[in-house]
Order: sequence, then C-alpha cells, then structure tokens
Amino acid sequence: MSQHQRGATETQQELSLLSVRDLTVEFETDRGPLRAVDGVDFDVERGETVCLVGESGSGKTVTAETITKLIRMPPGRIVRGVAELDGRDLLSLSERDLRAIRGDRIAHVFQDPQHALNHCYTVGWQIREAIQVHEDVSDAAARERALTLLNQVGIPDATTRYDDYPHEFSGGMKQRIVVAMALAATPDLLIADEPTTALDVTIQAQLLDLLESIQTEYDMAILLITHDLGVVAELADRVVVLYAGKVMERGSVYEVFDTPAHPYTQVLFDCLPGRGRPLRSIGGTLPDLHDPPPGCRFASRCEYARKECHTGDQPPLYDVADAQTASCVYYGPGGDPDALRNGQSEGDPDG
Ligand SMILES: Nc1ncnc2c1ncn2[C@@H]1O[C@H](COP(=O)(O)OP(=O)(O)OP(=O)(O)O)[C@@H](O)[C@H]1O
Ligand code: NI
Repeated sequence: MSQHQRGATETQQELSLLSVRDLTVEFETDRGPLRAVDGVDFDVERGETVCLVGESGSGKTVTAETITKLIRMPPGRIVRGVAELDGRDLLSLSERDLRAIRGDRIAHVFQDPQHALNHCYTVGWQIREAIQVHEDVSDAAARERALTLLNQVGIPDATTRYDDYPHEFSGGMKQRIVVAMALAATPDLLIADEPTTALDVTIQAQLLDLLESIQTEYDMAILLITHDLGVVAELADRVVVLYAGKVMERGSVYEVFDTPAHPYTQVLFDCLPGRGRPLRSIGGTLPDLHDPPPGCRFASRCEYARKECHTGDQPPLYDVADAQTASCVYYGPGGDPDALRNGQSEGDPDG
C-alpha cells in the first residue's frame, strides 16, 4: 500500500535472526491450565536490542525461557507456535540439539548470577570450560581467551582472580563473570532476564554499559527483559509490550516512547524515562489467566474501552506508524486513534 509498507515487505525477505510466531504456553495448575503466553509474535534482528516490557506476570520470562525450552515441561506445555533461529524452529529440536544451541548461538543471563555459577570450581575454570565445550582449543589457548573475557567484562586483576571461587566475588562481579561465560561462545543472541535487578544502582549502570559495549564489539543481538524504563530508553532498538500473555504493542524505541499507541503502553510509559525509573504500576490487576475475559485483555482497566473491546478476540496488531503496531480497535478500520492521543496529552502532571 503505502511507501513504507512496501519497504517493510522488502526487508522482511531477509531472514530475522530470531522469529517468534504464535507462541502459546500453558501451565498445568491446581485450578486447571493457565495460559501464560498467548499467540506472541516478534522478531529479533542481528545485532539489535529488543526489550520485552510489561507488568509482573505478563509473560516475559515464560516467553524468553520458552525460546530455548528452558521452562519446565510439565507443568509447562507449548501449545503451539515456533521460535525460529535463522529459519530453524528451536521448539521442535531434540534436547540434545538444543543443548548445542544454548550457550553457543544463544546465551542466557538471569537475574541471579548464583544459578549460572558452580561454587565448587574457580571462575577461570568455568569460563575455560564454557569455551572448550564449543571450541576445540588447547587449555592454554582457552585460558588466554578466558583472561581476555574477564578483562573485557571489567574484572580487575584478572590474572590473579582467575583462580578465585565465585563466593570470593561481589554480586556485581559475579554477574560480570556470568556475562563473560555467556560471551565465551560468541553467541548471536543474548537473552537477559532482569540481569541487573539484584545489583545496586551504580553496579547496574556499569553492567548495562558493559552489555552495550560488548554488543557492539560482538555484533550480538540482545533480548532484554527489564522493568526499568531508563534502561529501555538507553539500550532498546525496539520494544515489545506484553500484557496478560498478549502483545499489546510493538515498535521502535522512539515510536513507543514518543507516541505510545496502545492505551496500556500510554499508561505504562506515562513518565519521562531516566535510569532507575521503574515502569509505572497502574490501577487494577491482570485478568485471571485461567479464564481470561473475551475481547482485549486490557479492556477492564482501559479508560477508552468501548463495548466492542469486551467481545471477541484480542484485536490484531494494526499498523500505527513505520514499524509500530498496536492491538487496539482504535487503530483498526473506522477507529479514531486521535481520541486516544488527546487523552494522553492531559496526562497527570507529576507523572
Ligand atoms: N511453573 C509455573 N507454574 C504455573 N504458573 C506459572 C509458572 N511459571 C509462570 N507461571 C505463570 O505464568 C504467568 C507469566 O509469568 P512470567 O514469569 O512470565 O511473568 P513475568 O512477566 O516474567 O513477570 P515478572 O516481571 O514478575 O518476572 C504468571 O501468571 C505466572 O504465575
Ligand atoms: Ni519474569
């Protein structure tokens, strides 16, 4: 149709690094199946940072952990969908093939560095292991590279610290070591779930700067989960907004900050970003994922909800701008998006 839509189709012919389509995940619970992730679609291109944002319980972690099948199954179950890495669906791979991909092409960094490190081995040994699992190099060469990595992630005195055990490092230093291990195999995609939440503010900032510089150096894509709006503003190229297991909006970081489209994104982002600025918490609660109401998942908390918002399925992701789409009827046929923008500009003064 329009100029830019044609442009988008042309670039789409090139395969995305990661392409998640219709991802739907349930958990078996005492109260029956709980649908944590419901038809989620997004892409991650080579070298870019995509931030997954949304309130607690919106399905960010489940989405990120399902990509390499890290969720426990059961109780988890992938109902449908694909997660293609360079066009190859990871969800249909055997555990053996997946293990080869985890840590090699895709590395994970979690909130708590404790989980990734083995307290029985020195950090140097663990990084060297991580290198040698994926590369047939001599001990000496692996040691050299491990030291380079430790230097790169900013461990002072790396040569001496090489033989120290994890408990001899602070939390921030441990997370740097985890990042060094993640980088050992030069992954194409780093999945980081709240990687700095457990750390104090100064250390958080340092670690994020580190991720940013490493990303450039390694041309690595990052799928980042964070509650911190300032981090989104600084690091993200694109943003995916989740709510109750559904994608509410996708767009470039500029679009989503400057002109948030979905009423949910508008309240969520209704403040100036600054480092350490958490996503705003908004009134009401997430719908019950055992039995979500019909229509838009956000309708019960949406000040613009109309009758049709409470019926049928979640609206499709309608085009809003260049790279921005929103799952809201106001952007659909006959909708009037200006009605939403007007409300937004009256936003609360201390927000
Ligand atoms: N093993 C499990 N069994 C049952 N329910 C689960 C399980 N793991 C996750 N859930 C549910 O799935 C939903 C999505 O959880 P998820 O951890 O992905 O949220 P999140 O967006 O990462 O939240 P947070 O910001 O708090 O980390 C929640 O309702 C959660 O309770
Ligand atoms: Ni989470």
